[in-house]
Amino acid sequence: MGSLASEKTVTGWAARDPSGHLSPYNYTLRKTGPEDVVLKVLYCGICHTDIHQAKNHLGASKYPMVPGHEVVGEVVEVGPEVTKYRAGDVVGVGVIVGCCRECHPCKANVEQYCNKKIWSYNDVYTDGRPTQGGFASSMVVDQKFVVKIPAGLAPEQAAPLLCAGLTVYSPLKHFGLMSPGLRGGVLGLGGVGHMGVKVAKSMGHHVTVISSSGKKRAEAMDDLGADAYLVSSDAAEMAAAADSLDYIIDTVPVHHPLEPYLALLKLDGKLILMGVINQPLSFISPMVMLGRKSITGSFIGSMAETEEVLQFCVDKGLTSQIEVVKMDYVNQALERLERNDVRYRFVVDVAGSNIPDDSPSA
Ligand SMILES: NC(=O)C1=CN([C@@H]2O[C@H](COP(=O)(O)OP(=O)(O)OC[C@H]3O[C@@H](n4cnc5c(N)ncnc54)[C@H](OP(=O)(O)O)[C@@H]3O)[C@@H](O)[C@H]2O)C=CC1
Ligand SMILES: O=C/C=C/c1ccc(O)c(O)c1
Ligand SMILES: [Zn+2]
Ligand SMILES: [Zn+2]
Repeated sequence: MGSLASEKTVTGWAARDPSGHLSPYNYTLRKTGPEDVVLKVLYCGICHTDIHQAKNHLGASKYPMVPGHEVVGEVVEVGPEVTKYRAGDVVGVGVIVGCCRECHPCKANVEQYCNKKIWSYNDVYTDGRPTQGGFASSMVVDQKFVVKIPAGLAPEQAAPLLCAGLTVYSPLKHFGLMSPGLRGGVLGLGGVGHMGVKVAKSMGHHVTVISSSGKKRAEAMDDLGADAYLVSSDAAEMAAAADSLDYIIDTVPVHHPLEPYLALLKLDGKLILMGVINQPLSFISPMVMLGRKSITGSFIGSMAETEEVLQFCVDKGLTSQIEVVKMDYVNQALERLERNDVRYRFVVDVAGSNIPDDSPSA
């Protein structure tokens, strides 16, 4: 297929200021470059990062901003040098849409750690335009940052895997934590956390959920298959579980103490930070020395791992637990997500929301 003759106008739902309220916003997509894929957005998951960005929690937000980085779409056009995709394919796009291709992380195929990576929104593309995310009728994305959604995975199901699923899969793989029999903890049972339970259970781990309340106990154990459940404020329960876990995936999106969770780790245990927290976290050094424990972090995963986690979920028959909503519900969904009132990921049915678009065949 050839390139688009002209820029096309699309509609996204954008935040205009740190209130984070989204409303319709028109902008143009770049002309299709040789390696670009034009996609009609079908579904887009809502990640807590979308709140951090829309509300300027990190202090670097630029407006208007169309969030959304768990994007599943249908290919409607490809540039002349695109070899991997053709019109009609169902594909996914995640948190990054560009990298330098020359640095050590890029050459090692962990392009998410490139210092020149380009975020799928709230960033500037190589042509100088702002990047805009998946709460929009269409996107244009370089084929390197597009993955095929495998057969057997419904598009709305695939959406949360592109960030939440990937974010838990990547560190478990990288840190050698895929062996059956490991004892894992998931701190914060939200979008990322519920995928943590499901992915870790599929690897054969014994999984303990550590939550801020008892409200999710029954569903964690009965629906998600967790083996144990701790309420973080229950000192007796927490003390009884001391020195029991090989790792904890910490997804809490706000400032919190680390020591209660370091105490749960065994010798050589790892506390893997996922939450985006713009304030210093603290602990006293014996909490890590006496037990050779590690505090580390992890950022999404590579494009190769994105393909892997999608196939892993197909192979294991693993699904995400989602609430599908229309675009005009997005502000209520963001409010509910912020007040911890979703089980466990909102996915916006973008294509079913009648958003205007003049892209080809969109
Ligand atoms: N490192 C990375 O690559 C990635 C990082 N993130 C970040 O991870 C964090 C979690 O994302 P996500 O799973 O989408 O978020 P969710 O809001 O879906 O889940 C967060 C969970 O943390 C717990 N929690 C504890 N305190 C609070 C609080 N004050 N407000 C809200 N939740 C609280 C809740 O679980 P409970 O009820 O069990 O206490 C809640 O469900 C965010 O900071 C996000 O930006 C997301 C994706 C990738
Ligand atoms: O949801 C995915 C993005 C995570 C993220 C991690 C770290 C950071 O500084 C961000 O701005 C986003
Ligand atoms: Zn995310
Ligand atoms: Zn690079």
